[in-house]
Amino acid sequence: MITINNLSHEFVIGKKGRQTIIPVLKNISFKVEKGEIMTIVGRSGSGKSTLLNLVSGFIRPKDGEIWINGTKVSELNEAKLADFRIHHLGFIFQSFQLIPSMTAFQNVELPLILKGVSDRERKQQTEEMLERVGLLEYQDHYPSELSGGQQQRVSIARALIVNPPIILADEPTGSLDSETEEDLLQFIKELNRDLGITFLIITHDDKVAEIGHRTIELSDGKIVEEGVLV
Ligand SMILES: Nc1ncnc2c1ncn2[C@@H]1O[C@H](COP(=O)(O)OP(=O)(O)OP(=O)(O)O)[C@@H](O)[C@H]1O
Repeated sequence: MITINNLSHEFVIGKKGRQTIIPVLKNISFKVEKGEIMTIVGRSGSGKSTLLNLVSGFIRPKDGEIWINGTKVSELNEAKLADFRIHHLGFIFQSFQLIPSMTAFQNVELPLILKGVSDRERKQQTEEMLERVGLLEYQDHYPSELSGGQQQRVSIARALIVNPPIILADEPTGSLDSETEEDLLQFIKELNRDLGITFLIITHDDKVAEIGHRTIELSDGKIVEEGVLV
């Protein structure tokens, strides 16, 4: 479902003539199978976020290939990437990334507007999704009127609304207390089991890493360990 071949990336910082090259990912290859939860761990600065940004297409790799569902995303132009994301990928971020001036309903509905879904269909699908994440009665609340766990559920509902086969998550429980974290991890497992959604999750939290069917450890931009956890 996701295939990474010989992926390398570096950042160039500083002004012309005094540039420094920072190699961040060094010849990484791995696969994520359909229906799998893959977790990627590693210390701060090991390249986890860079890897997720590359898979998302937010940045382009210096070298190597990224294939998702048979499409070579590392070669798509911006317009095709945007279209690809809306049909194939859902995103969950540590900081939720909800739009503060929109209600829970409007935040979840937004991807359907981008997809061109009709008014009536949008209302029905958005309500169904809010129900699924247990937040229908909070649909008119703004993000600031919701707890951290509820905000993360809104962001998951927004990710799920377009039925993505894959969800990419960046420290999904990083802003949650341990009880809420446990609830969210159970919910991710349910989504994986019941809907077959494939997850690629980066984290430095062992509890999150443990929900992975497999886990990869990055160190200094390289894979140092790849193992089956469950
Ligand atoms: N836009 C950028 N420009 C220059 N250097 C960058 C950029 N983004 C990341 N880096 C560098 O790349 C390295 C890897 O960063 P990355 O954010 O991928 O690590 P990480 O494992 O996700 O860390 P954390 O767990 O702290 O988020 C770091 O040395 C960082 O300073």
